Amino acid sequence: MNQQKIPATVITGFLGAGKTTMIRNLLTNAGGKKIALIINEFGDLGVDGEVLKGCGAENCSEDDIIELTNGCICCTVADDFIPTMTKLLEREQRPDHIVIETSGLALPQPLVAAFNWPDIRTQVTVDGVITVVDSAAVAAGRFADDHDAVEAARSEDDSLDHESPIEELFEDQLTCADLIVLNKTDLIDGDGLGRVKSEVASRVARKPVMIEAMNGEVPAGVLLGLGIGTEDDIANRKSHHELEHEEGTPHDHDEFDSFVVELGAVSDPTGFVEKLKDIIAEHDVLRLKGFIDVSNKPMRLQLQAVGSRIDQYFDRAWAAGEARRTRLVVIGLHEMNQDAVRKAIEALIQG
Ligand SMILES: Nc1nc2c(ncn2[C@@H]2O[C@H](COP(=O)(O)OP(=O)(O)OP(=O)(O)O)[C@@H](O)[C@H]2O)c(=O)[nH]1
Repeated sequence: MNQQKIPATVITGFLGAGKTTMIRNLLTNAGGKKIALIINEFGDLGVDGEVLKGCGAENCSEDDIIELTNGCICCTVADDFIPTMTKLLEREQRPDHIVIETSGLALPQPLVAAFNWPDIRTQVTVDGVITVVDSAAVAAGRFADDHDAVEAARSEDDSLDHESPIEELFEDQLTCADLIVLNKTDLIDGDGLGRVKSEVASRVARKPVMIEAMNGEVPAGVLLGLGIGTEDDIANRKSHHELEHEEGTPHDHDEFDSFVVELGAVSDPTGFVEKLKDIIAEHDVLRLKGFIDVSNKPMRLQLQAVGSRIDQYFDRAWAAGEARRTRLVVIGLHEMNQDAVRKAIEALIQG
């Protein structure tokens, strides 16, 4: 094949770090590059796809946005990701660049490794892995469990699970990075940023470049064109799981669950959101996102919660003939009581 390999940028980062926001920004300042976007969502409500399709960037039409919603990319590489890539590469008009947004709960390593598949390797190369970090969450200590305390507790109680899947996932995503974007710096001060930098640096043995950002505003020239060829270096970026199970035992995805709640119209969105905060806190919901049908409003309200922080804005008018409804995807640890969360949310619009 004498065509040049198409560069593919993998964008990873924990739930709600700001990946979609950064990509939306990228699409609007990519300077005429034709970009194809592959989005791997956790849960079956294509919120990120909807948000990105709504941005109307000329260099990335709706056809160029492909959603993989069949679960974790690392388990569906062969059935889902590879055929999707193959189809994309067979298109008459091939993209100049491919951007892949991984689910906030995915390990990037198996995805990068998939670029070594024979048919893919000859046509595409990983330009770089970009890991987006929620600096505010890290500054608040959400990924900074006290190892000594955990170890002490563990030595006293053999039944205690010492592994924190969230913390490991965070480290695995950092370990794979060529570039780390410390996002949401508007929410922390200089001291906080200093702590975040040392916290992140302490969790990755390699020394990827770190940059700071607000609202994912990073010039396209910084994000695209790293030219790393990360697939050739994947052996140096093993995840915790790969290190523990060099034989490649499939890992357990039961650690996280997601489900969708569908509701009718909401008449008091402010009150609804306030009460949602309580539900999120009470049930340790990690991420909640979706759209709300607000009674008597022509616009659709987009809702984004990361921990207890909730953002909301009217993103577009409901289309003619579109069924108006409230749909929310809820993501939490497997232990989360789905039934209770569902009932509590449903109760918000009854009575
Ligand atoms: N204050 C602040 N909020 C931000 C920033 N970047 C993103 N957000 C908000 O954080 C929320 C989550 O952002 P997303 O871009 O959806 O995050 P994501 O990483 O794509 O989330 P998942 O797809 O669930 O993993 C949204 O409400 C964003 O508006 C930032 O720099 N500062």
